Amino acid sequence: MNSEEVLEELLNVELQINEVQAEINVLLERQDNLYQRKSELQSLLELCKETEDSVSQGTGTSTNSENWSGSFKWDSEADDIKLNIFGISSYRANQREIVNAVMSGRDVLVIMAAGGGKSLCYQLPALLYDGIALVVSPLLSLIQDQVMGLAALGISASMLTSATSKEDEKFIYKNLEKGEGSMKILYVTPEKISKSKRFMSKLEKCYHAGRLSLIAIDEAHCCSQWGHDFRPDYKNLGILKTQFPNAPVIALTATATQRVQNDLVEMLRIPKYVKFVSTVNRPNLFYMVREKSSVSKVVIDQIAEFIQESYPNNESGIIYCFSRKECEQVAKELRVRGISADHYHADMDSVAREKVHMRWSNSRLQVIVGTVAFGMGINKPDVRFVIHHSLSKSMETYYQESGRAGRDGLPSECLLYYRPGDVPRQSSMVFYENSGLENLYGIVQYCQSRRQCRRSVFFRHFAEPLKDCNGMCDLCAVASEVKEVDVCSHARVIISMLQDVQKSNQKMTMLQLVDKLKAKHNDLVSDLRKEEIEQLIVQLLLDRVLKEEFQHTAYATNAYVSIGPLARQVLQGKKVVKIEISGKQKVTGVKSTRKSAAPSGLECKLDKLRKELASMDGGIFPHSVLSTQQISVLSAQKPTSLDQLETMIGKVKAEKYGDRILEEIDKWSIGQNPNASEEEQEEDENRTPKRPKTINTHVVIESSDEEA
Ligand SMILES: Nc1ncnc2c1ncn2[C@@H]1O[C@H](COP(=O)(O)OP(=O)(O)OP(=O)(O)O)[C@@H](O)[C@H]1O
Ligand SMILES: [Mg+2]
Repeated sequence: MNSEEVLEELLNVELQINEVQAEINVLLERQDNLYQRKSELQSLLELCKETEDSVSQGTGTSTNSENWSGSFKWDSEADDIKLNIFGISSYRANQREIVNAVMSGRDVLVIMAAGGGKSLCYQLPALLYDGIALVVSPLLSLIQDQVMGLAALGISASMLTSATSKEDEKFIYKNLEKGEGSMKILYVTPEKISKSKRFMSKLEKCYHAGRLSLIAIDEAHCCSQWGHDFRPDYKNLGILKTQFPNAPVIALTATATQRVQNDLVEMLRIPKYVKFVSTVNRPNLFYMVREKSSVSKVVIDQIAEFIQESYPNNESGIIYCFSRKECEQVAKELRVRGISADHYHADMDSVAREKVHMRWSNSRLQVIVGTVAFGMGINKPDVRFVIHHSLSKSMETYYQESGRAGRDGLPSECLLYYRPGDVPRQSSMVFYENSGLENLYGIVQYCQSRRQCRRSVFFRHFAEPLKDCNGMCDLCAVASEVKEVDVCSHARVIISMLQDVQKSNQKMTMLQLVDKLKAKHNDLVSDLRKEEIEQLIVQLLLDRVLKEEFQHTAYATNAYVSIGPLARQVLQGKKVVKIEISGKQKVTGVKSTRKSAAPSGLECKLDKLRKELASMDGGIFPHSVLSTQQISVLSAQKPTSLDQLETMIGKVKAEKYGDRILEEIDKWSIGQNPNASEEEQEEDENRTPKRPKTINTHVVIESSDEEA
């Protein structure tokens, strides 16, 4: 061998070592994820055993043997506050048990889906206890919404943030230090705890005087860097338990992975916590994935048609887009099509952003078109649809984002537009994140699936026993012919093409690969549409037969497709690759019309009235006056006296708005039947059927997890 040959072989060996190292890295990452999954499955197994042993409570589970559903001495006072102050007639799953655990002085971890009603779990004990409850919440906008909502209920709540005036600060400090004033709940950002010594010293005085009733940490997943919204200042909140050991801590989050839970109880220093886990299931949400056209105008036309057909009464919605530019374009195109829409992203100044958010929160703007920047601060309960114009970056993010629909428990829809061609766009953004690609491929698998119930993917992801979907996803509601196509021969051709490319030191993007396949092997792929070839390549990525590689240019990061760790197995015939292709759709058992149940005349009137009352009441949110659910109840039951009204919306609201509400109902009833005598009207009312809740094509079982 001459030196040139040796050098060539040396380079070749080095190349192979690098390849092996890359495969080892992939395998190590996979092993890490499998260990993680193993621990989740072990917890799941225990949970399943508990459920089988019938120790579960409603749809949620408390991982402790104490009976939190029994009777407690504060029961009747709690019931009174719940109805007459909060206007809530019955507890949702786990709420009562959590209140009881907090009232018993225990540290509590609450994992409850978005919109599940976590706020009540600390606000109710805050009113039951003497003294002041401290609530840590990550965002100013969330805090402002909460304080405003509480003020509308006549509850004295304050906030201490960077935006608090000197005068308000003085009032708050007086309350803390001297117990002067009526403040019951104090909201702060985590920065106050970690950065303001003055605040901490006042809080210590409050605690030592026995006036710090409880500490609530809302959005507690922000403590963990494995969570999707890690906030460094949340890491310092452990100081609260150290300084105030006797004040019960209640940590609340909608995110349920085991890793995040472990992290946050450690950081908050609450080892003896009682855990309440409610299901991640959102039975009122209908999940669907639609094929996304490569022509952007077609996608916008479809979205506009969906909104106009299904939500003609200006019902609120969110559209998530990939980029800021896309947000602006989509919002503009929707406006051209007559839909009231505006964009929201991080490039806008905060005043403009807040303005859009407020118009939407007050239901003066129907659709907000946002990037992920439109996130945690969304408190609007009556969002009827969340559309993803592009993929989310993980199942978890998708769960969070789509979960902003239907927080009031009423039927709502989550629609995702998927096209395999969007995968490289998203992967080039996330590949450098911890498990970024792994997470992305999770949601891609959700989209590529043509058989598996969409809901079951969520259950699996959050390590929860499967539950019935009740036909509330596209794959369960509509049976379509799904063909499973063996694509091993396609895979072998693709691998050999990529081997050639690699030999000549070239790289190939997914789109280039599709074009080349069509040009050189049309006989092989002639039975597949372009989108299906893309789907095939993405499936090979998911199956690790191929892998993505990334390279930076001056302007962007490009994603290329190359040979993955399991390619050899396909070449050797040891691994079979299949894709699922949809045939014709058959509608089964559900109506094929896509019309939402129009609100009744009285519901429209009450909706208008709540907006009017809200603006008269210092510009609070209309849903703080009456929730959509309360409007449904009122128009079904049509109360005729303040006493009746009180049983439906509670004393505080009845006293504040009762006369106007009754007047409106009365006016409407007379308008409906002007000639009827009072008795006849009464009879008629008794006959009025409750409007069934329908969601476009399906009848929905309302709030199956409500306690009686
Ligand atoms: N028992 C109940 N009955 C009826 N409505 C309720 C009940 N509990 C809470 N709600 C309502 O449900 C909506 C969502 O409640 P809340 O804001 O507490 O949700 P959350 O669990 O904190 O959700 P997120 O994770 O999105 O912050 C609110 O409008 C609230 O008034
Ligand atoms: Mg909340």
